[in-house]
Amino acid sequence: MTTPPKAVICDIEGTTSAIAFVKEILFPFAERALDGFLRAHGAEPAVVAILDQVRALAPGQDPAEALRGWMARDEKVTPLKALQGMIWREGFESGAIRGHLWPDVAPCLRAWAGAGVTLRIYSSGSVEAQKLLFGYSEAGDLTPLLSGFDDTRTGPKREAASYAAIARATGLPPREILFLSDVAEELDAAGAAGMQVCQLVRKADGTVESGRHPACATFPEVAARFGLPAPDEPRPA
Ligand SMILES: CSCCC(=O)C(=O)COP(=O)(O)O
Ligand SMILES: [Mg+2]
Repeated sequence: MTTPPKAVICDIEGTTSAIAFVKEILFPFAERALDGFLRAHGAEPAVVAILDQVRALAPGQDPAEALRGWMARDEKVTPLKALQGMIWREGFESGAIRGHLWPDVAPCLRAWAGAGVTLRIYSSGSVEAQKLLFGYSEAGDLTPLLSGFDDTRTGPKREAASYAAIARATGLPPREILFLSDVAEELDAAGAAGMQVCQLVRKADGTVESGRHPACATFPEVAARFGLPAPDEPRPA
């Protein structure tokens, strides 16, 4: 018999947020702004360090071309993700982009955090980008609800060791942590580390249910299935 989780770790793309938002808004924004960003900021130490990482991973290639290739193939390469986060900052801070969240997400995050459940994010998007998405989300600034953020610098999302590291950071045994993702291989890895897992199968994203894990279509379904608090019902006027 499993106990209700004391912590919930959320993936972003396909779980809290639409795949179309990432692919049709965020990625094209970064691609359009890449050359201008490198011209304006290419000599800054943080950007120089990222470009050095790009050169190390794509020796002999022009770094901008390597970045474009990774973007085109949606490769979750750490220096690309770090640079995208820096580029998106301007879009979020200017109001050109707002972080998409499925409407069922924010009410549950509020209810869970309000009941003392620890909430964290684990995404291939950089920690900087995660904070922007939740800080400038369609549901307002949700960062005060979140206790921690992890990206591929913690480790690859399909390796159990990454989830073991996140459990250590959370200070809870893995069995008291629930990981939510749309990607079955990520859930396999979290399950191998001892976490409870649930696949988000969002119809609008076209996610295919793996059959290997419990599956839910929305966060309130997750709450009902795993014994987490349900969001407040809207009060009649
Ligand atoms: C603001 S997070 C941007 C999303 C992103 O870049 C990405 O690669 C999403 O991957 P996920 O691990 O959340 O599925
Ligand atoms: Mg995902």
